[in-house]
Amino acid sequence: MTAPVEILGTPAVTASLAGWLAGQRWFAGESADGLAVLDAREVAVGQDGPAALVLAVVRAGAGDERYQLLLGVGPAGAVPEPAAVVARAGDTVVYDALADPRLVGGLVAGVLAGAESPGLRLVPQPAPNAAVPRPAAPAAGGLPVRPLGVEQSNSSVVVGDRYLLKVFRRLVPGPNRDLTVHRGLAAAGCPHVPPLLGAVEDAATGTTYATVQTYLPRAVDGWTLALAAAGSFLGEPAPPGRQAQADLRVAARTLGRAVAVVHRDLAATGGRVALRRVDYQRVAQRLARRLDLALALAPRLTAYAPRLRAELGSVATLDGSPRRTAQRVHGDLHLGQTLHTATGWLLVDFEGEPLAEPAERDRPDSPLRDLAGMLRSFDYAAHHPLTGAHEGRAADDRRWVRAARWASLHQQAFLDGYLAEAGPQDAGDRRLLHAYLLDKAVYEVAYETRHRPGWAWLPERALERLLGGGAAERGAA
Ligand SMILES: Nc1ncnc2c1ncn2[C@@H]1O[C@H](COP(=O)(O)OP(=O)(O)O)[C@@H](O)[C@H]1O
Ligand SMILES: O=P(O)(O)O[C@H]1O[C@H](CO)[C@@H](O[C@H]2O[C@H](CO)[C@@H](O)[C@H](O)[C@H]2O)[C@H](O)[C@H]1O
Repeated sequence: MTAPVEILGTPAVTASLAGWLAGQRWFAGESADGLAVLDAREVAVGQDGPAALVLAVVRAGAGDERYQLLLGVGPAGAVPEPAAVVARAGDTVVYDALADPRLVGGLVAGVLAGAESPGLRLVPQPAPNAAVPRPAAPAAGGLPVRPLGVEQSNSSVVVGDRYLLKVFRRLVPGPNRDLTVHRGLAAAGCPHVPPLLGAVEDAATGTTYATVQTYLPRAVDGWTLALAAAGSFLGEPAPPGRQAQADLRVAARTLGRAVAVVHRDLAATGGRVALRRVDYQRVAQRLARRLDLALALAPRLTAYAPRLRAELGSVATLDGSPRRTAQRVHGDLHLGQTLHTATGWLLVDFEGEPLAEPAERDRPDSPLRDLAGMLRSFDYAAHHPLTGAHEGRAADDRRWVRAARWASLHQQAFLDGYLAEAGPQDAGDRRLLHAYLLDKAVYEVAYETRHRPGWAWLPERALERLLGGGAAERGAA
């Protein structure tokens, strides 16, 4: 039989891989035609079985974009479900390995045990970062596997309701920021991230292919909670099986405290430097560059450009103050990146903004950037129930007023919690926060225009309010 990795290089299989890739949510290109398999290796999954686990790196899309495919290669009888089939080559079938409990369980067990696999490093995390006992390695193939089932840029599967295997799809050479930041926080003993259990890395380049963490089956993400609460405040019926609690201010306050603690722990691992006058000039230049990028993606922003340039440019005139610093931050903080658990809030996904270049994502920044992300997210949750009603409604419609009220109450509670932990703000902090709010709303218009055009109205309305003065965000800030 042809070796599993060689099968991927055959033209018919490559064409099928391209067709499959183009249909995946995490594929950013228009078409995957011309896909090239750059690397493919068999991963040792600990025991013999009918199919091999193959980790392939392919190039596809307009630029030099690289994606990871995790594939099962074996006889037709090995395929766990017909929908998982990606390609056929004679009697051999290539399928999505994430649908195969034996392959996924074997990989997770290999990571937990630090198993050998040529060309790869399966690295267990030295000690879990929370008081959670290290789980026993699963019997390979013994644990059921299911996709996490949320809209994502990567692919996460839940293994036996105990482990979360997160497979990075769009590969950047070298360690992935999600892993390095999570590792730093785990080492610092941060109580506000899920316990990290290990990772799959390239032995030669250090490129991160996947992480394993403890899965928290009873956690609810902050976006789900906030949507239900805002909907209830706006008079909508509760989602099935859920009690509608409109007032989340206590939880918003504890979330603010948790973010402040994560910022403190990030500073403990990566350092913190005071911003000087010259740094503000650089910040203003960076904000202007980000505006240019967003304008190229979303021409609807053009009408706001002159006012935005003036407001963002004014950051350059801020004076240095030892209290305003730059450090490692989350970089893409919003309610969807938070998990509410019985013991408190956790933050996840430290990859940074998907639209930003990798080098840009890792640059030290003001913690106010994360605050702006979260304040914007409360505004999103508040206004989301008005989707479909945003056109042709009078600005003083009662529901719009209530949405703005829900947003500002929760933004204020979040900010109060943050400042109770991190210390109060001065006028300079508030000006910088306002610039980051504008920057985030601009990013969101670009992001939505590209991925969810039906939502672009939401950040655009916020932008109008932020530029016009009496915005909910401004009230809170
Ligand atoms: N350890 C965990 N336990 C339970 N749910 C989690 C865990 N980690 C992440 N999640 C959920 O999975 C979602 C996607 O995870 P994330 O790391 O943000 O993936 P992506 O980078 O693909 O967006 C999160 O929004 C959160 O709701
Ligand atoms: O979670 P990701 O890293 O993929 O982040 C991207 O997608 C987010 C959308 O899921 C986007 O967040 C925007 O929508 C959220 C609601 O779905 C809202 O809570 C955020 O405030 C809003 O910015 C995020 O900006 C983008 O980088």
